[in-house]
Amino acid sequence: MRVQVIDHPLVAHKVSVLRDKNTPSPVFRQLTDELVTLLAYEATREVKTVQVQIETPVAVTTGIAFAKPTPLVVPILRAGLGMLEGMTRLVPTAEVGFLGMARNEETLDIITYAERLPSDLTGRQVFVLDPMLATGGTLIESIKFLFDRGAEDVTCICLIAAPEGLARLEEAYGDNDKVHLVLASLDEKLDEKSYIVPGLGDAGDRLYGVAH
Ligand SMILES: O=P(O)(O)OC[C@H]1O[C@H](OP(=O)(O)OP(=O)(O)O)[C@H](O)[C@@H]1O
Ligand SMILES: O=c1cc[nH]c(=O)[nH]1
Ligand SMILES: [Mg+2]
Repeated sequence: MRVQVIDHPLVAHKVSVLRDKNTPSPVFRQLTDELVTLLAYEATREVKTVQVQIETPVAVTTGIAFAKPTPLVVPILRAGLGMLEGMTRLVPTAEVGFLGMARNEETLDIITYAERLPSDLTGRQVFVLDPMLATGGTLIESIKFLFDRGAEDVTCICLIAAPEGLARLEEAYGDNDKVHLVLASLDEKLDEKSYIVPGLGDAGDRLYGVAH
């Protein structure tokens, strides 16, 4: 597994504003969208392409197009939805599949309450979007789901991760070079409720309002 923490002042600045508890939902949504576009720049570096011939007003030259089958983008509902538009803006030919997962805040078990994905992902490059990697339970479950369907490789774009979750992911996929993780920040730790410290609170609630 490859892990990249994007060290860039534009990323760090946007994450700082996201963390601020006084940042209202509309600004939080806008920053989430902008951050995805910055992280996607690295996350898509190995997206498969083919050469195509194009004609400029001056000459014939060679360009590239995304290869087929097209990449699949999978936002993990709810919070991952806030990252979807930023990603599809950059990869407009991508298809989108949905996984709805929620962490039971008492037991930390993962409940999969929605799934709308192609049944066969053979040969597909998949980009998973979820702002938070806390205990790692959600991401491990999602990656397993996608490989079980035949995905060729899985790149996860997360905004903030905890070292505990990253360690669990390493345990599960450490020697799998088909898993790639791109982060804006690797934080200090989890608190007693398994929230990321300093983190930004509940990403889904901050994007869309308190669920319960
Ligand atoms: O690494 P984990 O410990 O599994 O936690 C991370 C998950 O928690 C959040 O979702 P949540 O369950 O709050 O659902 P929501 O997006 O609907 O708020 C977050 O968006 C991740 O999916
Ligand atoms: O800090 C956390 C942990 C899990 N889910 C979130 O949204 N935030
Ligand atoms: Mg939540």
